[in-house]
Amino acid sequence: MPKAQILIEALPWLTRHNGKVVVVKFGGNAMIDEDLKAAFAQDVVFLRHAGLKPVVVHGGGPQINAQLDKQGLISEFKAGLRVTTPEAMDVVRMVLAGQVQRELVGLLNEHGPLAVGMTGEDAHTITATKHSPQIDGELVDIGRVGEITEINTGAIEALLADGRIPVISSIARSADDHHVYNVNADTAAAALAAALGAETLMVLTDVEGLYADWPHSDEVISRLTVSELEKLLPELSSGMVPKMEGCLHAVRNGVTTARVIDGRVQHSILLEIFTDEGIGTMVVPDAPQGGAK
Ligand SMILES: Nc1ncnc2c1ncn2[C@@H]1O[C@H](COP(=O)(O)OP(=O)(O)O)[C@@H](O)[C@H]1O
Ligand SMILES: CC(=O)N[C@@H](CCC(=O)OP(=O)(O)O)C(=O)O
Repeated sequence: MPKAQILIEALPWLTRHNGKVVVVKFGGNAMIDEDLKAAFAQDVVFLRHAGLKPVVVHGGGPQINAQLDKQGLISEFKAGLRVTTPEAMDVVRMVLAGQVQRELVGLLNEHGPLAVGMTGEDAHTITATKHSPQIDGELVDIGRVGEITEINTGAIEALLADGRIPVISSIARSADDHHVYNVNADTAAAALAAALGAETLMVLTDVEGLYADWPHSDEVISRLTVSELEKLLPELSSGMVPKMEGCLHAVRNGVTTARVIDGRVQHSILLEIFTDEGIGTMVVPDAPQGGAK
């Protein structure tokens, strides 16, 4: 009976999410443990077989750092973004598209012919121009870091229609020259979720969710509206900035809920989608939308 109860608890969520696009961002920090990676692949395949349309967008910050170190190149972040020289861009592209994405595709495809890897360069999926962030009021040159100007969802939609699971690396084609741009993976996932009209954006990371008073307390904010989030944004730091900006962008542009969840908890995706006990932080639109979990 307990097993049947667990299955039946999922029924309303199965009904609600049937046929919906879910963009799952898998962060480099949650990707270090082999068991977690395998559980992540199981969850995504489970979503697919349960009638959802998962799209995976992956990061790989720690993996890029390791490769830059090996090649004796310096890793530096400004405004939360990697300063990307042309040499570093080659490494970013090689690690994301050639290593991390291949590994995820391999893990997913242990369950069947499902995953297809691509980068934002493919079929003009993500187009960007040079991004120069403002630091202390000054525009700063951080090299080949892109600001997304256009998303073309055609290739992803074709894969979804064919029953596949797209696995996308956060690299963009350039709108203004013949090179490519490095895009933060949270930002890319949010932009794709909005453009795809996804129901859910789920950002897996290495903390329980958004802490109300980080680093002083580990109290997690479980639910907040876009207006509440907007007020909070200037107080946020480091890795949480692109994540929460991404959640804001996604929900402002039609995604029903954006969630930041703990990628260190095995099967956190399933718990979040199919059980009554949502975990982590959920961002919802201002006007209550009946039924968002
Ligand atoms: N308010 C906050 N709540 C939670 N984490 C925060 C907060 N502010 C900053 N952080 C930091 O953000 C990190 C997550 O971002 P990041 O390291 O970029 O992860 P990922 O590799 O998953 O993208 C956390 O490990 C934590 O150190
Ligand atoms: C511009 C920029 O900073 N790009 C990121 C892309 C990878 C990423 O975002 O990885 P995580 O999700 O693991 O942090 C980088 O070079 O590290």
